[in-house]
Order: sequence, then structure tokens, then C-alpha cells
Amino acid sequence: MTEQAKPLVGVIMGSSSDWDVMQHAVAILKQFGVPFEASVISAHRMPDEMFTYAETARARGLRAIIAGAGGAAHLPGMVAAKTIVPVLGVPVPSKYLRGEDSLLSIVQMPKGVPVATFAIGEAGAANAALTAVALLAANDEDLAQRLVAFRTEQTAAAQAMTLPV
Ligand SMILES: Nc1c(C(=O)O)ncn1[C@@H]1O[C@H](COP(=O)(O)O)[C@@H](O)[C@H]1O
Repeated sequence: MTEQAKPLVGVIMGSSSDWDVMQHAVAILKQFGVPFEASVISAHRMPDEMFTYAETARARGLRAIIAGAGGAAHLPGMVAAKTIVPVLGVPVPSKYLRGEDSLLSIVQMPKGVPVATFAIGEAGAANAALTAVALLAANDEDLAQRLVAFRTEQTAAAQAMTLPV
């Protein structure tokens, strides 16, 4: 799936089975009107494509890469190894270990090759996208104002919360 404008954010995932989680990153990018591309890229199953994707990311204009994977989640780290574009890693819940394996695979990078690692699952995917928006907002005042408005709405919603007491 690819949007029309030149993508600024790449959303990649190890399998189409990760989409249930990673769609929450895409939803945020759409909400903020950030041009993105989304595709399945697997370090394990398609290593040559993964290297090409990472090596060409910066020249193609990507300013952040959101990479989600589950289990032995090498994708974010291997992409980070081949590009200086910031990589935001999303641990996808796994079948047997609930995504704790994914989290530890992504977060324990060696010093010098960072992957900014988010929470397991849907909230992590959404927050990775919000972080990509914040990175882009540093040079885009319109986007910054949309992010401020988003936070203001969130505050209002929290303030309006009631409890059944
Ligand atoms: N962790 C990786 C990588 C990788 O890191 O390159 N490639 C696929 N996968 C993960 O395998 C899980 C099961 O994939 P399938 O459902 O396709 O069997 C997915 O969560 C995917 O991210």
C-alpha cells in the first residue's frame, strides 16, 4: 500500500500477520496527513530486499522508518544497521511469548546502532507514529500545530472522564 505524495515515513513489518498491530501506526500517519509507504519487508525471509530498502531509504526521502516485527524480531535492528534514518521499533505480540521475545529482540541493540523501541502492540505502533510526527514537526509548523491540537483534545478527553462511584 502506498500513498500518492512522496513518502516521508516508511512503515515496514516482517509479515502481513503484523498488520493488525501496525495498522495503528498507519492510522496515526493518515490522521496527521503524513505521506507514508507501507510494506512487508522481512530480514529473515527477504534479506536482499531488506538491505536495498534500508540502503535507499534516505535518498528516497524517508525521514523515519517504523519497523514492526514479532518473535526473533531482527528487522528493526538490521534496517538500522544499514541506514542513518531513525528507526522506530515496534514489538509485535508473538504466539507463544506474548511479544516479550519481540521486545527484547528489538530493544537490546549494541551501543552505536540505536533502535528507538516502543511498547508491545497497538499502543507501541501508535506511539511510534506519533514520534515520527514529532520528528517531522521540528521542521513543519503546520504539523506541529496539529500535534498540539491532538494533545489538547487528549487532555480534554481525560478531564471529561468520570467514574461509576
Ligand atoms: N521477526 C520477523 C522477521 C524479521 O525480523 O525479519 N520477519 C518475519 N518476522 C516475524 O515472524 C512473525 C510470524 O510471521 P508469519 O505470521 O508470517 O509466520 C511475524 O510477527 C513477523 O514479524
